[in-house]
Amino acid sequence: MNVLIDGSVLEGGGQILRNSVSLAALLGKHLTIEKIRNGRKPPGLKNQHRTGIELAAEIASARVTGATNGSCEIDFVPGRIAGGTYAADPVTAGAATLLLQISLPLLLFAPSSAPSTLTLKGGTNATSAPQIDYIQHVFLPFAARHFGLNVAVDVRKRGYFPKGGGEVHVTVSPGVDGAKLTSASVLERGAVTRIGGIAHIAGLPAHLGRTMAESATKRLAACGFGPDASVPVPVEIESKREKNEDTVGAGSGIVLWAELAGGGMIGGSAVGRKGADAITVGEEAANELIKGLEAGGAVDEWLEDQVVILMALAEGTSEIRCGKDGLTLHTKTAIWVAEQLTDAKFDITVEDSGHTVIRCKGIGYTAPGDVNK
Ligand SMILES: Nc1ncnc2c1ncn2[C@@H]1O[C@H](COP(=O)(O)OP(=O)(O)OP(=O)(O)O)[C@@H](O)[C@H]1O
Repeated sequence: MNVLIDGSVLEGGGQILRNSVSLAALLGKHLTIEKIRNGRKPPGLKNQHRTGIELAAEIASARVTGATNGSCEIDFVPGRIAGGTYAADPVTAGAATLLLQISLPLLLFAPSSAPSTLTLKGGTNATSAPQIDYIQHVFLPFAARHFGLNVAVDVRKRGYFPKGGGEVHVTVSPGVDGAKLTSASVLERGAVTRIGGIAHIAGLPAHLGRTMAESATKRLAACGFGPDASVPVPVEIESKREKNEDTVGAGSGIVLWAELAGGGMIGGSAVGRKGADAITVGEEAANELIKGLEAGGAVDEWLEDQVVILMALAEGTSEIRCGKDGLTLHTKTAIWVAEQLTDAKFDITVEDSGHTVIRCKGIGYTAPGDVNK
């Protein structure tokens, strides 16, 4: 019997699709998704979503119908997952990081002891998606530390809106002999031990990168975070201009991250665009980081939804302290999807302090036997 997912539920965006396809592929479940991206205008698949489904289908030897641009319904019948060398290209500036979001869970459990490699093209630093630097410096360090992921990312070319053309190489080492993801326990926030960052720029003058970094540093200091501020913490924001041959179009952006003594991570970012000067972009990223720190959780609002699928797959009970702003709609949606497709049990508690703790008894997913042995 197939699992039917209503893509209009809660957030009603692309994440429902990515999480359901990943879980269906891992669990070998025949999946039908209807009303895809009903919460977006226009609804249906865009390049990025279609390319992600095609990539997942290739990795999982799936039979797919309905995966065309604009389609609001797909049928996904997974076969056997195989590790290996894969590539995906949305051709547009569609986010390469969202191609990673759909394919990473599959490759983590590929039944092979050899690492898999992914070459993902498209936008590396787009809006409404994690920037690749966020994946490198926030999501992956957190996922490695708490869930045991072993993934390396190499940004070969940056791709910005509207041209795209970025290229990212990802190496995913699956757990040895069917190893499971470990459960995460991140209940204490602890002090901020360091703030790091990268201001990236391509096809534009290098001083704009330095301006973004300086403006973010100033804003953080004004809000009490810096070597001489009321919260004494090192702030190290690198400014990096890509070589002209390493980029297709022009663009810029900044990603900041705060490392927390309790093992948590808080990110804040902004993407450069017409009409926003470098000072404003730097300040926007700093403001987002400060907002995340003030919420008082061990994860920021984005990491919160991105780790839900890992909590569902991990062995044992994960518990993660989130901020005081309540769970995001993306997080509630990710939990809903995980509950539809797996037997993971979630429990959400709002503490007296106002913080929300997500607890999840994961299914302890394990890869099928190594076909190469
Ligand atoms: N600024 C950001 N920093 C880090 N992650 C982000 C940021 N903005 C969005 N994300 C992440 O990107 C994902 C976006 O999911 P969403 O459902 O909105 O998907 P989408 O494919 O962009 O679709 P749609 O076009 O339907 O919105 C979420 O996992 C969210 O956490």
